[in-house]
Amino acid sequence: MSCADSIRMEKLCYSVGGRTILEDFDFRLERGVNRTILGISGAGKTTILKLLLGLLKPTAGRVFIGDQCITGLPESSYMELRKCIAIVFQGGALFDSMTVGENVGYRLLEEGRLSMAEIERVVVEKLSFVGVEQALNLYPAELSGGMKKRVAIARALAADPEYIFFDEPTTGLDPIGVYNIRNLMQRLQAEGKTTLMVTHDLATAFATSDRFTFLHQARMLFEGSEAEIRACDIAEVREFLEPTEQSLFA
Ligand SMILES: Nc1ncnc2c1ncn2[C@@H]1O[C@H](COP(=O)(O)OP(=O)(O)OP(=O)(O)O)[C@@H](O)[C@H]1O
Repeated sequence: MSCADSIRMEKLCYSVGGRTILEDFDFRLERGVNRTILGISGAGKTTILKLLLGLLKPTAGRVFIGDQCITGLPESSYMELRKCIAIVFQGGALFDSMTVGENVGYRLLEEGRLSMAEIERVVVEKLSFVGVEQALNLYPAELSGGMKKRVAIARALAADPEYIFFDEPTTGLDPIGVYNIRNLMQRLQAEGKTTLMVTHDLATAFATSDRFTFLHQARMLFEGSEAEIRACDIAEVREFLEPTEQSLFA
């Protein structure tokens, strides 16, 4: 599969429940440039991931995967284009009725390209990569939160995507769990994968990202490198990075 050199939004607007979440929003994720989207709770960060994946339809504007505009395409067409992207949802979104192995192999089985033996090989390889191969025959209910997240990453990797979206991957984990996820992201990046993360965990964001986007009131308030965001003097960005008493109950 040829790989898109970028995924982007052009002049995108999105409203839901009478509220404008994004307005004239331009955003670009370039291959090889790992990015984190920051912003207060409810700002619309997860919504951006879902719009880029085509899971939500914009009110106006367009989404591109490479040169191809996916907005308005029939599902069968954009599903093919979207194969270069995988997402790890916040809670893992594993199927409770399937074993870990079945969860990881599910998409490959649906595609029908590989034999059962090949799918089993991929499943074991991906579970080993994330360090939970011992959980192959367990059900999600039998796993800790950290193991669930790692299985969700193994599932995302099964189809060999170029871009991996992470929605708050470290939320709810203990420091060792956070370290594991951070380390996994860095290993994926070393293998050439491009990551796009939404998080409130600044330490993980700074450890795994080249560029930062700060979302505020439906617009991009800041875009830049770690050095630039640390030096940024926009009040909302400063307040987010270093909350003060003034932010109490704001
Ligand atoms: N189906 C819906 N109906 C009404 N409002 C919605 C719907 N889906 C999302 N929203 C609202 O859209 C806004 C953006 O949600 P989103 O999950 O993208 O925010 P977020 O920045 O990722 O937040 P958090 O950091 O808390 O995860 C929120 O205010 C949310 O309440």
